[in-house]
Amino acid sequence: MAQVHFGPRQKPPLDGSVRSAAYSFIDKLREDDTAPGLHIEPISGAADPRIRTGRVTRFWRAVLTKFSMPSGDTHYIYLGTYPHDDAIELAKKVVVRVNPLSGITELVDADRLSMPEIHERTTIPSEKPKPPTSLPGADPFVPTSLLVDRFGISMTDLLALGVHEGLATLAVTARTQDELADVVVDADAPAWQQEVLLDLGTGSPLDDVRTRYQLGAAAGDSDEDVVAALAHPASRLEFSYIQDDQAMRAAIEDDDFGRWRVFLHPEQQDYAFTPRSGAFRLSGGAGTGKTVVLLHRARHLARANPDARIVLTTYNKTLAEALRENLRLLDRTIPVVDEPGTAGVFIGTVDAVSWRLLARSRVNGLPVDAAVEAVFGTLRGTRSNALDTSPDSAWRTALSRAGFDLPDSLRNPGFLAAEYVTVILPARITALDAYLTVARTGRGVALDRTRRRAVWEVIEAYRALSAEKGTTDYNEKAILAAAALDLAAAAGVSRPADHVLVDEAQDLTPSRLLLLRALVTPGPDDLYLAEDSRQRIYVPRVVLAQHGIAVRGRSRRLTLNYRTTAQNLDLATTVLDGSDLADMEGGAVAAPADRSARSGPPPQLIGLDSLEAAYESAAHILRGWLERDLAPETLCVLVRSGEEGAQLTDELTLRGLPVLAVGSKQVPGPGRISVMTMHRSKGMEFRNVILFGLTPEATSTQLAFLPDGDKPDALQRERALLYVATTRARDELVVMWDGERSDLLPVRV
Ligand SMILES: Nc1ncnc2c1ncn2[C@@H]1O[C@H](COP(=O)(O)OP(=O)(O)OP(=O)(O)O)[C@@H](O)[C@H]1O
Repeated sequence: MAQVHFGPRQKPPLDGSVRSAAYSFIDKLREDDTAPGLHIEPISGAADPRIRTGRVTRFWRAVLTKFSMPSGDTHYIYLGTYPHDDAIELAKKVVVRVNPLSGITELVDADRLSMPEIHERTTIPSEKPKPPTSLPGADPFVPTSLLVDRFGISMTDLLALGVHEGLATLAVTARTQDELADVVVDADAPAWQQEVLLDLGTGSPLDDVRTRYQLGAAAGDSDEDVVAALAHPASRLEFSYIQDDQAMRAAIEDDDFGRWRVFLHPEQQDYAFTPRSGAFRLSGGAGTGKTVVLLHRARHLARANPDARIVLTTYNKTLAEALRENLRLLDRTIPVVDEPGTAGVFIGTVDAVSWRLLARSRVNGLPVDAAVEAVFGTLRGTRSNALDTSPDSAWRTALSRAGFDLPDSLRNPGFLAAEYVTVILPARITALDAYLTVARTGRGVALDRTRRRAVWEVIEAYRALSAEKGTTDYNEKAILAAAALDLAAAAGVSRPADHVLVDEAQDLTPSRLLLLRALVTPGPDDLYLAEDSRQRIYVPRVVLAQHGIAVRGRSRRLTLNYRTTAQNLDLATTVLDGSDLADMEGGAVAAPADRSARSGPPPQLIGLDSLEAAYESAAHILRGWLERDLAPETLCVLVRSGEEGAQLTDELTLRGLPVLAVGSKQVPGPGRISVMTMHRSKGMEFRNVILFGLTPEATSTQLAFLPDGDKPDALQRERALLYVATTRARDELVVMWDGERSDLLPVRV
């Protein structure tokens, strides 16, 4: 039986019918590579003596390289399926080799290899880039090289890393990150070289890059050496060993959207597979593959121990459903279970976890009555597990009964709910005395004793109201479940999970974080949190250590953006300029040095005179995209509020467009353009996106009723929301407003 690896993706991708033929060819190759029907043949005059072609159909040929191992095993690298003549032409000129300087397997064009490698060369090319010719009459302009002049990285350094001479020569002429991105995106170079250059271009020191990509001299170039080097983390950016049928099908059939299933960046591999000694925080900007890492890690842990009880969770149902769907796509053999505490992967929102634990408290041995006492200080009547949920209006009702001494600005359900969720519940405060002295870390509005007394009256009214009705809100459920788990653990009952993996952790309230902490005994691979503090749009700032989650020394950051083009990423990061950003450890979020490996058109910013004109313009743009044969479900329009979304859906429908209003119960669907709020779009992605209605009022109405002290954080969350929205587009982004444009939009674009 032959072992088949997959090489760099073929361009353009194969059509559907040829894909099935290619799939069955590879299947047969794996079974028996000597089968005569496969016609595995060398090509005379080929640059690489290992090259072979094989017969896929009468018209199509596969291009492969063959390696014979001393053990007698045979390995092939599949390089794609092409029409007969193209296959022969390609087979003659490509070479698969281990780069002698980096130790990474790469596919290269033999013509480009004709240049000598650095260790063979006697002269080193010029250190300085050639200045571009200046236009007559232009300002005298001294060009600088981003890599050489700004970061002190010379051509010699690049060559010593193993970067090909042609690419290195162009790279040192780039003066800005954009120019470098263009050079890299246009270059037909091995992926590891492109990513190393992008990394250097954002200021990563040479040594860091060498370590990150594990660059080092190759052992040799024998068959065995090349096959061994395929396992190098950076080779796995483009080469993949196909272990099972499903992965093989994915490698052949998926378009770019599916690459994450097979090809992980070396850093992603590290974060997905390396064991961790305790709670771990993976941060990274939008589109850097945090969810992808989480899915691979869930699969890895489930495969490593089929008895492991794994919880894969996030904050809303739409995202939890996407996790479920994507884990199924990644590996349908992973058992997905209905209850946390069962061997396999439980996928659901954090609220679903607390609800299920409380609903099955007897079976799970959870002392809910004792937990109720610990959290509320008193038993809450007969329905102490309180599965029914308090209505959203409960704060308003509580305010109608108490807190009359509070100033109007604080007689505000939003302010009181935030005080309850961020201060009172996590500290398990049950009486006024404790509330009068508690540290209200991170709260924007200061409260003296008189005001605290008045706030406490409202809290008591809120609690009395829900005790009357036998209800709890979801933060209460989370803290009750956490308290019950802690009490049970103290009595010797084991906690219900072995590994907890969390996506979008920046949007979880303290009660929910405390529940996650309580699900699993502290220890190796216990909690794994993926988060991006720049995308915190729901909750006030939270510091993990304050809730028992110690990640010090176990935090890492992803910086390569796979989703957003460099042009759109530039707009998105500019939206956050000047923000006061803190991460979940309480430190400043590292300056956004994210880079994108993709390039596209600049975002369009369109101001219209009236709302009517804006509807017309949005309809016109969408029609244009449909005429270019873009599938409706890959397009999306984002708005700030649900009402705007409903109105826009009607207006676009009237104009004959197939739109779908996406909400909590409606997911995006085939054949329809999604219209949804920016909040709902979190974690999703589309090919092209319109941001509609970016006016100053879109922000100011959200802040109008907040107390002054809470406004800065709320404004920060508005910026974060815009960052989320601008990073949903893979290719094209249009930003529209009618009348005045939002002052959150950068002046310079
Ligand atoms: N190694 C990879 N190869 C190819 N595509 C990748 C890779 N990693 C991630 N992607 C793609 O990048 C996009 C973003 O990935 P993902 O959703 O995991 O990012 P994220 O960091 O969770 O983003 P967000 O914070 O916006 O939710 C997806 O389309 C995913 O398929």
